[in-house]
Amino acid sequence: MPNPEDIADQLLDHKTSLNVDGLLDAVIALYNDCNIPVIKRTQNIDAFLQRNQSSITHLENHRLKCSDFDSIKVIGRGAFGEVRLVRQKVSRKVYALKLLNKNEMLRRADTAFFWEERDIMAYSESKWIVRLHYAFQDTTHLYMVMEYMPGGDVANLMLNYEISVEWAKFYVAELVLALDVLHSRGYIHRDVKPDNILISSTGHIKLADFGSCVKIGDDGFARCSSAVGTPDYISPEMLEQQGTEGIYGKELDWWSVGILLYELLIGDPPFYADSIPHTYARIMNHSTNLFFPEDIQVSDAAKDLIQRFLSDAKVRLGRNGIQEVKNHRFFKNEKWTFDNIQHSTPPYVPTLNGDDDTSHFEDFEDQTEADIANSFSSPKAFTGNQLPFIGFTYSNELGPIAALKSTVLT
Ligand SMILES: CN(C)[C@H]1CCc2nc(NC(=O)c3cccc([C@H]4CCCN4C(=O)Nc4cccc(C#N)c4)c3)sc2C1
Repeated sequence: MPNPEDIADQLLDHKTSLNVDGLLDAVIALYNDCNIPVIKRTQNIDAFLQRNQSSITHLENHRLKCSDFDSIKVIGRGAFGEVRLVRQKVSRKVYALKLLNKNEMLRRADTAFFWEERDIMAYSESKWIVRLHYAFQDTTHLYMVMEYMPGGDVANLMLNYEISVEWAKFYVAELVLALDVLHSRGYIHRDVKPDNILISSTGHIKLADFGSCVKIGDDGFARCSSAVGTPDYISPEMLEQQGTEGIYGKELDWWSVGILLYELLIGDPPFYADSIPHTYARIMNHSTNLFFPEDIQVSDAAKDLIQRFLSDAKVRLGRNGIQEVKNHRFFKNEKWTFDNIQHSTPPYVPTLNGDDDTSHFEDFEDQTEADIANSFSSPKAFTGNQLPFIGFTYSNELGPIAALKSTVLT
């Protein structure tokens, strides 16, 4: 007879697929995948729907849902969805709510990339990584309720401010520490760029947007054939291994740090070109394509660090661990060290008027309900469209079940 506590622990442990949220996802997914006119004609299915309708409706009304939040403003947009600043009606707290459109993901058969993002933000417990408070879903979207970063992203900062060497030094140093945490959790980011570095209300940064992350194997390598990332920031080894069974290490992210440092100091990424294939050609020939403009003053230390990041993976700085990066003379300064930078005063602290100030984000027009427009007409058979998303729901608060456990087991 299994120890009752083991089962109760599993039901409550949001790291197992057996937990309560995962089981409720499964029941609701089955119900919604059966709830289409064509297959209701099957007696067993219609009876199943009739018998469970009220409890499913009750569940959907009592689990976290979109209408629990007031939408304030769209603050970001990505390939499969957008991010909105929202306020939770009951708690009055503001969050960044990321929506991913299930129909888009199903249409492109791209229904697995969000697991790393969910797990990294839910379990990293690091001040360098944007935190996930809840994840929930309905028949059309996945939702991630994340901490709001009112300072906006570094891309927006670069648009509005001339970045000094001191600022660049500070942001790159914090980025180095953030990547070290992500790497030590066993992930490669693969899409490090200014848009994915967010600024908190105190001016410190956090990493965001982990959709392109990949797990590092025990041998220290990640295997993934699809080249992901943003053209200007893609590393040469990612381009070389395009389409093959790519093998990369953590040094892939250090390349992007070199690109970022160059762009912060110079204003444009080093291998920018008028077309993507031309940019890729310049990246592939980086050793003869890296130039520093004559008219922009860049210290020798900065040039040296950039060159050490923008080199072949085999000799790239950071390949032998983070210490060789921290020791580089570019980071020498009087204000902070890598050990105390999180407690130092950042060079730029955003001015904010209220907890819902979105002035540090650019404006996005409200997407017409195009989502509904491209939603599928109801399928002609059981398609299992909800199955890929079972187990996504997450909440780190001790839900009602945990309360039950504490009474039952005390
Ligand atoms: C090809 N396959 C394999 C996959 C490769 C990885 C991947 N990532 C996707 N990602 C998206 O579709 C998506 C949706 C909304 C926002 C964002 C980001 C990009 C713009 C801002 N953003 C974001 O996450 N912002 C964010 C995050 C956390 C806190 C705050 C705040 N405040 C803001 C991305 S779709 C997709 C396909």
